[in-house]
Amino acid sequence: MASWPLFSNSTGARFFAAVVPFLNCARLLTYGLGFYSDEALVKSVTREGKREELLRGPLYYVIVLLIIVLVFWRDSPIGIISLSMMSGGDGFADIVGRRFGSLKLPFNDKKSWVGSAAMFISGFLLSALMLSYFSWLGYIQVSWDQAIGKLVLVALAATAVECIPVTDVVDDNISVPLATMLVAFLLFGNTAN
Ligand SMILES: C/C(=C\COP(=O)(O)O)CCC[C@H](C)CCC[C@H](C)CCCC(C)C
Ligand SMILES: Nc1ccn([C@@H]2O[C@H](COP(=O)(O)OP(=O)(O)O)[C@@H](O)[C@H]2O)c(=O)n1
Repeated sequence: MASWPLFSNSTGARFFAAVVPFLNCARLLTYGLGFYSDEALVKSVTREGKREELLRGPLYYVIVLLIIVLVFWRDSPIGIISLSMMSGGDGFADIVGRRFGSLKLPFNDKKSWVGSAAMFISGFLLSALMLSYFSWLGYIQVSWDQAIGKLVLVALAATAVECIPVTDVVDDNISVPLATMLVAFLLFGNTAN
């Protein structure tokens, strides 16, 4: 996301930026379906070392990234916030929760209070940072007197979705960005005011 300003202002720039996520989709499908093998890839992005895992979390992650680049790109807060919540929020929830998450949530013994707090704080901070970044470069306009409160609500919604026990039904690499897109659209529309 931070590299998006490096692309030109042409209408096709987003498609050029989508090349890397697209190629990674193809890579994950190729190796996940077993057409070829890449033990290093499997070891680096899976938990149990099974190639089939490539077709779940990692593939959903890269598909969501591809969609965000193509649909929202750098001139909409919705994609910026959604990607921040998925990469920063959900990512830190995992890292912090695994290490410090001894006190589990009463309704989901696979998630913890600390992990959810990490999700909220890191998702909010990264979203604010990236909105500042793209605002500073002139891609979006942000009215911070309203945006902060809206970002708190978006982060709360993303955190709530991440901690509910639906991972067995829908991966949080899908549910978190989708929920974020909906709430960010309702609160920000396609501008960041
Ligand atoms: C490990 C990943 C997701 C797992 O999520 P979860 O199940 O733990 O919630 C991410 C998989 C990443 C993928 C293999 C490679 C993605 C590369 C990306 C499209 C572009 C990276 C550009 C680079 C930083 C220059
Ligand atoms: N809200 C959260 C999220 C994750 N975690 C911890 O992080 C681990 C991975 O969480 P996850 O299954 O949501 O992982 P991702 O697929 O989101 O990366 C969980 O098994 C918990 O140990 C947590 O404690 N609290």
